[in-house]
Amino acid sequence: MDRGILRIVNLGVEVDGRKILQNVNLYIQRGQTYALFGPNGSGKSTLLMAIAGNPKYKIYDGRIIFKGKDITNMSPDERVKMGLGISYQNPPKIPGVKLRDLIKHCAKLGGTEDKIEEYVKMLKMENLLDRDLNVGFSGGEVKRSELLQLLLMNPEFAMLDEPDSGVDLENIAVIGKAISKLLERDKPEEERTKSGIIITHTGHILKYVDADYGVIMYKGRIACVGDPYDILKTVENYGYEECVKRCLRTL
Ligand SMILES: Nc1ncnc2c1ncn2[C@@H]1O[C@H](COP(=O)(O)OP(=O)(O)OP(=O)(O)O)[C@@H](O)[C@H]1O
Repeated sequence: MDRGILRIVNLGVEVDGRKILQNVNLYIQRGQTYALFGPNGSGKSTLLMAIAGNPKYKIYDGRIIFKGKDITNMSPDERVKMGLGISYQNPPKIPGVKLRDLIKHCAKLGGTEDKIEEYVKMLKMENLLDRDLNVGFSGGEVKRSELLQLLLMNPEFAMLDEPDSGVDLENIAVIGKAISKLLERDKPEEERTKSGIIITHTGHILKYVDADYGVIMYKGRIACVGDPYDILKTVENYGYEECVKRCLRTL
């Protein structure tokens, strides 16, 4: 049985007339979690934005297939309804919108109204609920707020853009456990219904979320797919360029 949930075929993406991604191919099966690595500016966030359907990220080539359906030209709302969810690296500050009201809306979309209290407690968000969204939030608080919204939206395919950057060691454990829950990492692969992509520079989050595969984005292309922990070690020891060379040699 084909367990494919997301298939990206020859994808090319441009932003403000500049080609950022070329010929990106990726096939992710239901139940799998991918770690996405790559140097600054290599196109990682661009890929997630294109999958989410942000209109600023124009697809000039290729297709995105989600759950067997071509979503290349679908609106972001339609994609969310189909089960795609994203947590942003730098979400906007929205004065006048209370986190409490936003998460109620997320829970309604995800059918998780009965989980609000549990997740708020798990992510230690009690004191932030009556604050304006992201206004004056610390870096770590922004990450926990993004994750809370995503958990409540309960997407089948979750995309997390650097959930561990700027987060203290204690809170990385909190965030890691929440992501593991979101991606059902405690279940055997064949029983999982959730899948996702996590962008990480340091790999700290992978101590708590055992990703199945690692992918390197390099100069706007997917340059390597392999064991995420091996990739991290090679990058740490030899840098991205050498890691990509070694990976291409073994293909
Ligand atoms: N509006 C824009 N106009 C021109 N170039 C842009 C625009 N937005 C993004 N870019 C460029 O696209 C490239 C890819 O950016 P992207 O944010 O996808 O990289 P990234 O791999 O996520 O980087 P980081 O690790 O630093 O977050 C960068 O060189 C960036 O400067």
